[in-house]
Formats: sequence, C-alpha cells, structure tokens
Amino acid sequence: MQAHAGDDARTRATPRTAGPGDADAERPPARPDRAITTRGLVKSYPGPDGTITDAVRGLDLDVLTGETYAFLGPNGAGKSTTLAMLCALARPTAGRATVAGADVLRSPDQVRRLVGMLFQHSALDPDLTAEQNLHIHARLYGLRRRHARVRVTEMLEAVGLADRRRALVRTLSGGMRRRLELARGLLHAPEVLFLDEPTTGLDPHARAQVWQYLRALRDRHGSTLFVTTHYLEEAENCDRLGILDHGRLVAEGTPLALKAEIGADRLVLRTGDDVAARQVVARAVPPGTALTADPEGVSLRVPDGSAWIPRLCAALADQGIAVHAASATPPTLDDVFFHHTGRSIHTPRSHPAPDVTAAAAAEPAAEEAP
Ligand SMILES: Nc1ncnc2c1ncn2[C@@H]1O[C@H](COP(=O)(O)OP(=O)(O)OP(=O)(O)O)[C@@H](O)[C@H]1O
Repeated sequence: MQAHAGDDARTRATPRTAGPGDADAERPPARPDRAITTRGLVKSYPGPDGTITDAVRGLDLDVLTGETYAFLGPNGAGKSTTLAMLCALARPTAGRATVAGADVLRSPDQVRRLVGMLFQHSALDPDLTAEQNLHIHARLYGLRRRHARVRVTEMLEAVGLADRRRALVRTLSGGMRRRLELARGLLHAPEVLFLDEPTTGLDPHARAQVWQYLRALRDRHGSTLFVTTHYLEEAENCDRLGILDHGRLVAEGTPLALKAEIGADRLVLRTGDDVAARQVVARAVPPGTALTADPEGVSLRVPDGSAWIPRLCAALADQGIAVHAASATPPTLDDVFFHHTGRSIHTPRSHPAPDVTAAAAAEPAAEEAP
C-alpha cells in the first residue's frame, strides 16, 4: 500500500498512544483484513398505527479490505438503510456491525471518522465554489488549514475539476457535481467509502466518467468501496455483489460466478406461429425445460443455447413454421436477480413466470381447443 497524503489525515483524526520516536507512530495503523462485518443486522422502523417496517432483516456480511462491493436491489430493498447503519447514522434495531475495525454501536464517532459517504442527494452547497465546498469539508474533518488546501487541490485534480475550482457548484453539470462529491467523500482518505447510488440520474457518458475516476481513486488509495445500485452495469464493475431483496441477502458472489450459477442461455425464437412453435420446441428440448410465453416469441433456457438454434429451426421448418429471428444470450445479472427473486430488477413482473415446462407444452392442450 502506497503512502499518501490522506494517511496523515487519518492519523490525525484517530490519535494513537505511541510516543515520540516510536517507529510505529510514523506508520498508519494496520488495516483489518475485513473492512465490513455484520452479523444478524436488523433495522425496523415503527410506523403509524403500531405497524413496523422491517427494512433490514438479519444481514450477515463480510466485505474485504480493498474490495469494491455492490449491493444490488430494487427500490425499498433496504440498501440505504444498511448504509446508514454502517456509517453510524442510524442505530441498528438488533445485531452488530464493525466497519474498518470500529464497532458501529460502541464507537460510532470513530466509524464516522473512518468512512466517507456519497449520498443519493447532493450534500454540496450550490452557492459556494467547488473549492470552498471541499475546504469546509476538510476543516470539518479536522485537517489543518495548510494541509486542507493541499488536499483540496489534490482531490480537485484527481477528479478532473482543477480548472473549475472557482466555479459555483450551481453552474456545474450533474456529472461534475457527482465527481466533486466523490472528491469530498475521499478528502479525509477514508478507509471505507460508501456510495449510495452514485450515478443515478446521470447520462451513460457521465456515469462511465464517474466510474473511471472512482476506479482510479480506489487504485491509488486502496480504499474499500461499498456501492448501492440498481444499475446492472454498475454492479458488473464490482469485485463482488450481494443481491438484497426485502431486507435480506438472497445471493452473493462475483458477477461472473453468479451468472455462471444460472448456467443456461436464454434462447428466443420469433416465428410465424408462436403457439404452434411452442409445441414443436417443447418436444425437441430436454423434458423439464421451462418455456415462457414471451411477447418477443418463444423463449426458453438451455445450456449452450446457440447450438440449439439450428436444431430447433430445422424442427420448426419440418412442421412448416417460419422462423423470423432467433437469438441466444448468456445469463445477465438481471437473469441472476430474476432467478433469486422471481422478478426483474427493472420492470417488476415484466418477466412472465414460466408458464409451462417442455413436457406440459408438448401435451395436446385440450383446454385451448375451442
Ligand atoms: N426513516 C424511515 N422511516 C420509516 N420507514 C423507512 C425509513 N427509511 C426507510 N424506510 C422503509 O424501509 C424500507 C427500505 O428502505 P431503503 O430506503 O433502505 O431501501 P432502498 O433499497 O435504499 O431503496 P431506494 O433504492 O429507493 O433508495 C422501505 O420500505 C422504506 O419505506
């Protein structure tokens, strides 16, 4: 791990007991190998009329130091609530959590010093300049005036905003503001940076730029990044991801491993007669293969989907059914999400549930007869 200016900031924010001349006093404290650990973490909100919302229901999580970890989940899954507990901004109802070695319940102040946060809603003052916003934040985190100035300059350069340092925040584009927030979150060189939907509302170009800076900053500082998102491509950028649904972790792994678990490709055939085609396809594929009545055509999941295309086209041609289009796509993270939750992350209920299996579809459909 390279030394960097932020190490000084962290050392100052967290006084140690070593005396002058102690060699260890020159080095930042060793980082724990786990940046975040939670066990049975719960958050329930009391509502009107004695109702309770269980936003987070018993979360066990281990995030390694230096890892980029994403929490993927739809609106209301409990992502922001988890973040608030991990940043010691909300008190857990039950369970425990440590962040950068500090306990969120016993040492919330220490946790807050060790983490950086990028909230969903801007925490910048639009009537101050980019530089002023960062300077105030640096001073709030206890950086001495001179050091704060150096650090602000460094971070403005790091996010490509050095030439806009004197611009009022209100005059910056959405993407620039997000990058400024990133600089703000990293000013005090936090051990763990929490980013709550960091690119929501940005166009694809600005989104890609934020990630480009984020990766560069992570590589330079070795910070752990914990990102919440409902953008699949954002989750693809991460080392590991956890799928959160109704306050529970329903799956966890690298994007590659999670997709590999699904195994089968999605095959879609658009034909001249999808109803008849479904019967033909069902007879051709292994028994138990799920076929869906997809508006796009006949769709099914089979391993090695592209190898099935010529076989199924031949079977359909034999029955005089024209095939207008055929495609096989490997599993996506949306498929992973669908597999674990029974719905798509973007458009709830847009994936119809499998309506028949191969064996059932191959049966003559007596109830369909007039
Ligand atoms: N302060 C609060 N008081 C009562 N209920 C809350 C509060 N904060 C969150 N909730 C509820 O807890 C659940 C989880 O909300 P949370 O904001 O953590 O989800 P999320 O996954 O971050 O969603 P989003 O992507 O929309 O931000 C929701 O049902 C929400 O309505």
